[in-house]
This record gives sequence, C-alpha cells and structure tokens, in this order.
Amino acid sequence: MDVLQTQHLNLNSTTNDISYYSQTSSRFIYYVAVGAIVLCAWFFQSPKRDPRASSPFYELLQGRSILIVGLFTELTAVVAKFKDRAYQIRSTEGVRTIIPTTLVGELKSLPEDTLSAKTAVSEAMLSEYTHLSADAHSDILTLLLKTKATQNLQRMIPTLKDELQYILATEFPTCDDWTPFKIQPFMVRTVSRLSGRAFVGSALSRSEEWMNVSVNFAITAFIAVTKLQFFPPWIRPVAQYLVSELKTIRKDLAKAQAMLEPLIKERLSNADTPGFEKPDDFIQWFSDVLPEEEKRDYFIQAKMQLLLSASSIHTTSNLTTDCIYDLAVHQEMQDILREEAIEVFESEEKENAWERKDSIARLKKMDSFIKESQRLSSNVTSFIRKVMKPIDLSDGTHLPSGTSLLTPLAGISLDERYFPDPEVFDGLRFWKLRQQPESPKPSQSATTAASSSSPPASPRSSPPLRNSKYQFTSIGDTNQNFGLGKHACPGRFFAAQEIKLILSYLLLHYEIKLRDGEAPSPNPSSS
Ligand code: HEM
Repeated sequence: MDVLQTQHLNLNSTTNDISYYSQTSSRFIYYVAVGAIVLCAWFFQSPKRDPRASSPFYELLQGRSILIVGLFTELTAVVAKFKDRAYQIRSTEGVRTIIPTTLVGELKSLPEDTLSAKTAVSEAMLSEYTHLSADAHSDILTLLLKTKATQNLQRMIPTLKDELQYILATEFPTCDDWTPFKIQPFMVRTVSRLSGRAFVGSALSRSEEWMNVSVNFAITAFIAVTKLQFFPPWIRPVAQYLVSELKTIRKDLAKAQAMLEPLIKERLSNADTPGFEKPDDFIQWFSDVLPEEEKRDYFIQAKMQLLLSASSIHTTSNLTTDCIYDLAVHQEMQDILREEAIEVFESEEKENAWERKDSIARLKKMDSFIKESQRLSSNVTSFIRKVMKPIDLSDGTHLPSGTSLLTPLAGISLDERYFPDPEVFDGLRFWKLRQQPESPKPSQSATTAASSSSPPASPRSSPPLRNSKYQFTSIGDTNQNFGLGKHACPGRFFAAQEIKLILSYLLLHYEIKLRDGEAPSPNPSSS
C-alpha cells in the first residue's frame, strides 16, 4: 500500500441531484408502472383461460407489495416453484411465457424468422412511437460492436485512462479525509465520457450538450414507453400526442444530427485528401460501411449513436455503481482486488502496463468480482423474444406464433443448483470455478461457454484460466445477464474493459466505504 497515494472515498447513496438526470422521477415512474401492471393484471386476471397462465401470477397478487422489491421476491419464489416448466404471466402488454433454463437451449439458436429478438424488442419499446430500434441497420451495429469496438477499446486504454484522470481531477472531490460522494451520477457521466470517446471521438465526447442528449435519450424513451403503456394499443396512435417525451425524443435526434453533421461533412470532404488519416471511432466505422446513398444521411448516424448510447451508458454505469457498493460493503475484496491491480499495473517489471493490451485481461479476480456483483443485482428477466413460427419443445410445450417469451433471470441467479449458497456474495466465486478443470461439453441445454466468452481480439500473453465459461463476458443457459444466442449483447466485451479500467484506477487511488451508520441495501448479498 505504501506505493499508493491512498485517498478516502465514502459513498453517499442519497438520490442524485444533477439537473439532467432525475433518478428520483424515473424510479418513481418505474414504481408507478410496476404498480399499474400489477393492478391491471389483477383486474384482467382470468384463471380459466389457461391453467398455466393462471396460477403463478395469481399467487403474485395475494396481498403483495407493488414495489419492485416485492415483485422480485415473488418472481424468484415463483421460479423456485415452477423450476423446469414453462409458465405464463399476464401483464398490461399481454401474456408472457416464461421459459426455464432447461428448455432455453432448444430456443437460443433458432433463426430470426422463427424466433425474433428484433420484433420482441421493437414491440416492448413501442418503437413505432419511440424510434428505439435500429431497423435495417441493427446487424451492422452488432457487427461493428463485435469487431471494431472491442479491438479499438483495447488500443484506447491509455487514452481512456487519461480521460478518466481528467474526469476525476475536474469532477471528483479531493478526499484528504473520508469524503461523502454520490457515486451513481458520477458513474453515468464517466461512462458516457469514456464511451463517447470511442463512439464519437474527443471533439464531441467532452461536450455537455452531447452528453446530455446521449444520457437522456434512453431515460426519455423509457418514460415515453411507460406512459404509452397506460393506454390500450388501439388508442395509442391518438394518445401518442399526449406523451410529451415523444416530442423530446424527436428534438434530441435533431440535436444529435446537428452536432454530427458538420463533423461527418468535414470527414467526407477530407476523405480524398492525400495523407488524411481516418479517425478511429464509431462515426467513421459506420460511415465506411454505409452504402454511398446513405453516407450523407445524418439522421441515420444520429439515430445509431443515440441507440448505442441507450444500450451502453446506463447498463454499464449501473453495474459499475453496483460494483463500487459491493466494494464498500465487502472491504476484504478491496484489498484483494487492489493487490491484483498493483501486480498488473504498478509492479516494477510492468513498465507501461497501461499501454499493454493484455493488462486488463490479467485482472481475473476482478473479472469474478464484477460477475458476482452482476449476478446479485441484474435485471429480473432476460431473453426477450417473439415466436414467429410455431415451435414444439421436447417436454411437449407448444409455442404458437405470436407467443412472447422471457426467461426468469433473477430466479436463475438465485438457484442453488447453479450457484451454491446463492444468497452469499462471494467475490471470488467465479475465479475459483475458473481454476477447476474444464468439464466435458454437456449436450443440448446445459451452460454453454461456447457462446464466445472472449472478445474477437483475444489478449496476447496472459495464460487463460482453464474454465473460461465463468468469465464475466461468458454467456450460457444459466448465465443470461447478457442474453443468449445470436442477439446476446455484442457490447459486453467493451463494457468489461471499461468497468475494469474504472475499478482498477479507483482501487489504486482510493479507499471506499459506506457512510457511517449506513447499512448495505437489503439485496441478497451478504458477507
Ligand atoms: C454491463 C453492461 C451491459 C449489459 C448488462 C447489457 C445487457 C444486454 C442484454 C441482456 C441484451 C439482450 C441480449 C439478448 O436478447 O439475448 C443486450 C443487447 C445489446 N447490447 Fe448490451 N449490455 C451491456 C452493455 C452494452 C454496451 C457497452 C453496448 C455497446 C457498446 C451494448 C450494446 C448492445 C446492443 C447493440 C444490443 C442488441 C443486440 C442484438 O439485438 O443483436 N450493450 N445487452
């Protein structure tokens, strides 16, 4: 520790107070929405229509709290009861069929024209009103993220570290002694800046206007969806005019377009200049692959950038914030991960370690810690899909066209068959598992590491731990935090690098604790 200039950071978990991001209002709306869904479900509940449809959600309604904590608890209880069977729940948006871990393996590789992720997301996000869909360009977006973005981020680590230092210098308190700090809004700004650097380059990534638009787009769109869901589908074409957020979305798209247009024009006119070096960011990669007639369609660029921000900023900043809280609660993990970060970045033989591509990949205990944090704090459901052609599963379940599917992510994460002592937070859980010999490849529906746990450009020198299916970026039937199959999150390698960079830097320079008298949140994690 004496090589460090240790500062003290103590967390203040009260709601954030920065002007552009009102967590309080979005959380309030979320609770109201969940309450509304539960109440509507109660009104429209029809146990007679389908015996599978009736019981679980009906049980959910027996005098339950309408807060999400209540829903989470009940959903995990329902999952425990219906462990390996498909069952249905009813919401304001219709019936959702919940697919268990044991059957999802039969579905995850089906083609888009049989089981569609795009249609399911587009319907869930009411894209015809909110524009939250990449439409014809979604495959390009995914491909660019899988190939260019991750490789670029590895190259950019030193630049991003400098950017992080700059953010800390300008937006973080000095911390001469324990200093209270609201970490969540800071993380949103940090992730937005770091990702922005890779997506739009330094000209825009430090612009407050760009940051406001890219951070707020997802929030505005989610509020718009929630408000629209209060209206039955048949009245939405008219009701949309009562939802002011839809206007804000259009304005944000226009603002983003106005900011991107001069930049893209300049690049296109410079393209033929001898010696012109193309910038290495998403604007450029996307422009390069667009057909000639779309290269000057600045609206498409604006939409793709805002969709990219919507997919990446809040997901990554939320998980980083969760990790910081888990570090504050599990003090022993700070020592373990700090030691690892010193070993990778600061020991004498590791000269220029921040410049080395393999450095981040060597943070294997941190990788495990982030995965454990995610296991205990992630979404309630995953694998949102719509059945386009009838499907018959091996247990006899028939899924007709039009069926909407989900998987019970929160229940899987707390299932002791997959995670012994599931309620215990064990930051090294996955690190220990990675050291076990790789088990023979199970058939069909068991956890599939095969679904790529490594980024396209794998790190050079670090010898891989044997069991790669327990890496943070691994996906599998019991490991659906990033989804499954062809549509599994293509940005997860990017997110992993960003989170590790932020955590390493903070651990090397700060100690973290909860405010005196502040208890850990009542989630299942415990030391
Ligand atoms: C901790 C951070 C993140 C989490 C937990 C997360 C989670 C997810 C999940 C659950 C899905 C749906 C997968 C499926 O349906 O099978 C998804 C899709 C997606 N994510 Fe992420 N994500 C994260 C970060 C990112 C980042 C940083 C980017 C961009 C750089 C990104 C871009 C996308 C895109 C474009 C899709 C849609 C893929 C498709 O439909 O083919 N995500 N993400």
